Amino acid sequence: MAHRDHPSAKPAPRTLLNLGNLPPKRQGFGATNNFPRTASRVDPNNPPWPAYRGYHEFSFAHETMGKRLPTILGKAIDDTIKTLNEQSEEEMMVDLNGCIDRMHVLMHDLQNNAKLRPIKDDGEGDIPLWNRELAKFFRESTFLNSPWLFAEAYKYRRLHECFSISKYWSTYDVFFRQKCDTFSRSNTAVFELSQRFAEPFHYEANASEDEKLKARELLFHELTQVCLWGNATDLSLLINMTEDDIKNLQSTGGEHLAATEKNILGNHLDRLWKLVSNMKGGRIDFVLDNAGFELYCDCVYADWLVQSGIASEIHFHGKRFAWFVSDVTRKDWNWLLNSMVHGSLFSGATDDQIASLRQIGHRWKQYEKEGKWVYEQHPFWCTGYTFWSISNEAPDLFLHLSESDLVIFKGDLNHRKLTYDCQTPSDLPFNMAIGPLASEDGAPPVASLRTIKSDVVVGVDNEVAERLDKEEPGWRISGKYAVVLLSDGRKDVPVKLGK
Ligand SMILES: O=P(O)(O)OC[C@H]1O[C@](O)(CO)[C@@H](O)[C@@H]1O
Repeated sequence: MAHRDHPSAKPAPRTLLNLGNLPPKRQGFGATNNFPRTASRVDPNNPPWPAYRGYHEFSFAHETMGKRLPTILGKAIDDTIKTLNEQSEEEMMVDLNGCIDRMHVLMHDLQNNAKLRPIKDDGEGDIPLWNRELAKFFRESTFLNSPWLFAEAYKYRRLHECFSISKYWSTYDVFFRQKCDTFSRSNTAVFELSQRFAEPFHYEANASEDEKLKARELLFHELTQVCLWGNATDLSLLINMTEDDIKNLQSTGGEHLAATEKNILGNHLDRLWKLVSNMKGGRIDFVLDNAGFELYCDCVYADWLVQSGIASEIHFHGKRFAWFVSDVTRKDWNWLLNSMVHGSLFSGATDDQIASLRQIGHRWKQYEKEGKWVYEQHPFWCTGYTFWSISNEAPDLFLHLSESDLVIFKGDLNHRKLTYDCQTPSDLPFNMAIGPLASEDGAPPVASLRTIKSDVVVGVDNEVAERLDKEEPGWRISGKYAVVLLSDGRKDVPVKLGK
């Protein structure tokens, strides 16, 4: 038995050890060195690297949560009031006023940094995904202290709830007017493309096989860029832009494209071509970003991929409801194709321009009828989960994507979701940044076409990022720079779910 009073129980006098062969003492075991977190410690509130959160004044998260989101919500209220003033039926007006009241409550919660409450059951398929995530990871969290990506997505889901629990207005889209307007104001770029691509694609007469291959490669490079820079027009960022600013962003001329290739800071275009040029009648998926002009550019690109024989099936993935202002919904998809064929959007256009738009629109509608183009809207795309969680939270979607030969993710928000939107080193290789979507058995090849509009940057040399941080402090949000990044995936290994 131990005797605490016995002299031998007294602490020993200090013993000095003379140890010359131990490894040197190191520093940096504090919080900042806990990253990247090991996979088992990653969850939506604890990304692999430190998250951007709304209270981080140094980040775009702060500006967005504090200023941009309230402005966007204010405009959504104005839009709804405009609709209210166009109504005549009492029941519908009372019902719409209920939606407006709920938007005011949301504005109050946003501006007072309220806790994130569960989403009300409105019968949508995503409710269990949202409320399970909120309960598991965000029980005491607020708009400002949860990771920016989650808080921002939550705000758009709450906005949807303002309408989805109403009787008459459950599918109302507060951003629809804006989305239509920007496309109608994009006439120059719209016709530039329709007049070039309305006629089916063909090679120069007498071209040799080598010349045909070269022509295809060059066209692929330019059209990939058209598709990439089509993303530069994002309505949520255009609050203060003039029409000329918009036209500059949308310029699709060859010279402009050559100059802008310099601005692709992480550039896997050659690798992408290598993958695509080996496809014959393959399947390509687009995880869409913005409606209107960007969607139109995506379709021009997809049209060529079909005509060139590279793909025989294209799947377009959109959102089930209004999302991050300008994201594509089924209504936006139908609106674009039908307005091109039957609409009268461009009053000053020549007959020739209108005819070119109709011709190209007819072809796209025909692709849809024949099942060459398929529009889809899985509920997972409108959750707060990042794409690291697809195989766990939406195994059906992962399985579906794993059958694709290439999944192209468009835009900034998809890039944030691919990379977990955290403070990664800028030279982190893309396939490491996207985690399971690159490393899981059966993962498809994944490309990100993104103009850089928020803080997270991967796949870019550290020296480049450091120089820009010094010389152009706004480079991470300006949309002037871009990345085209590819992960090869593991399609050769069969998918294993439910491990
Ligand atoms: O339309 P994109 O390219 O996804 O960009 C959306 C913008 O809005 C954000 O979600 C910020 O609110 C960022 O991802 C980006 O700045």
